[in-house]
Amino acid sequence: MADNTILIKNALILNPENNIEGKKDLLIKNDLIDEIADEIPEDKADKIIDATDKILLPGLVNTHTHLSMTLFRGLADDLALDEWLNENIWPVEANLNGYYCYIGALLGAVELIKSGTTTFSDMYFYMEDVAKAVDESGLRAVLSYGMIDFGDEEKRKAEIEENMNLFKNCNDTADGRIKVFFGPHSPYTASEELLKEVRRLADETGIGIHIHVSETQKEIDDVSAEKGLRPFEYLDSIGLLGPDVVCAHSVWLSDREIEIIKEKDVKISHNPCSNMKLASGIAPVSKLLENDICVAIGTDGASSNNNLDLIEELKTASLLQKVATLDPKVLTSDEAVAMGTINGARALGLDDEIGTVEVGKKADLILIDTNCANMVPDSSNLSSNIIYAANGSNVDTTICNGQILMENKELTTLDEQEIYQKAREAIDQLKKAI
Ligand SMILES: C[C@H]1O[C@@H](n2cnc3c(N)ncnc32)[C@H](O)[C@@H]1O
Ligand SMILES: [Zn+2]
Repeated sequence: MADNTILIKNALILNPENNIEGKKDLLIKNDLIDEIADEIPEDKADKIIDATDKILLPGLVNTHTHLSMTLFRGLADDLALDEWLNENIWPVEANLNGYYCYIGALLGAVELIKSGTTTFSDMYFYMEDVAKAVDESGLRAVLSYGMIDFGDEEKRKAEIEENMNLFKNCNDTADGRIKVFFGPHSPYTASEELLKEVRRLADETGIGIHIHVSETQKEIDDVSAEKGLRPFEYLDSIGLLGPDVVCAHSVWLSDREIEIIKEKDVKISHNPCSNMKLASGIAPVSKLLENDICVAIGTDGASSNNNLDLIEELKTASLLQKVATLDPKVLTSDEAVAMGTINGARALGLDDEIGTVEVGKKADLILIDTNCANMVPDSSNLSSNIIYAANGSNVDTTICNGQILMENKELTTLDEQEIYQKAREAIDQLKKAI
């Protein structure tokens, strides 16, 4: 097969680590970044992208999504988690099928590509249908099946089997862009037996674990009443925690729990918009960062956010920490860029492959247009312009695994109008079924 070669000319590079000063040319060969230099001859590539007036950065990494829930955008607003989930979301989810999850995932994929995310970590249902959407979109993903047993032994076996089948059928598919994790939903929906079995299987297979932990005060109260321990203490006591565990939310943490997270090198996926919208609380992110804990970013589903714009999420994360601590120096724009890129890659165990602009890494790259009203004048501090001034609509070009998924704001792999139409039809049908 002939090489796929793309040359990006004149790009200002924003890297979370090892910053590269000045305008550079970058050559992509097949799925990898092959060369970064002051000038690379045009005859080295089949395709040239002029990045004048554009900032190049690693594709963003969204570490906590429920992509198919993009169908439920605006379905149940202004509620706390308990009422939102029990009385609104779970009844609708009872009517889902593989097709709805596929269309919802495609709709989410359009939004991710358009706003600069190239990798996402998803926990949901009908995940083989989500994998199909990932394959077609060209995105990179970590997929987990949301296991819920509520202590029922039959259900537990079926849930574990479902996640194992996802692993067997989808891990390392889509040219290696899909990895599979275990997705025990939370300590209040997954039994101790299920969590212990997940730990055993994770050790056996080497795959990671994606779970919601310590999202609301109610969860702390319920878990404490049942187990006599706070959620992270409980999960530690049953041996679940380790460097391969990504915990979404992690809002309500005692000092002891922060110590446990640090000792066990657990990764945190911070979801500020969802936490604000459901009035769950404010995660102590600046304290976690002070403790050198790996904090990545996630949007949660579009039904509790209500969009998948990771640049907006990073700005929210930064501003929320400043106002929560009354210290404007916490969660700087540089730290936010790291949260959205390399920390996400580390959380998912993909930091050898993605998360920075570096020769030898996968060509997962985005270009952000600075020639627009909210980006002029160009700040001498690129991260400030990206985090505080930009939003997802400033993303001009998205490349994943060396494949262009969007160029000059035009999608190449997905037909967005057709997807919007099918998504509208799907949610209309679903609402009738409720
Ligand atoms: C995988 C399961 O997780 C649910 N889900 C979606 N968002 C949240 C959240 N913020 N907290 C807990 N569960 C959530 C989905 O609705 C699905 O039932
Ligand atoms: Zn969630």
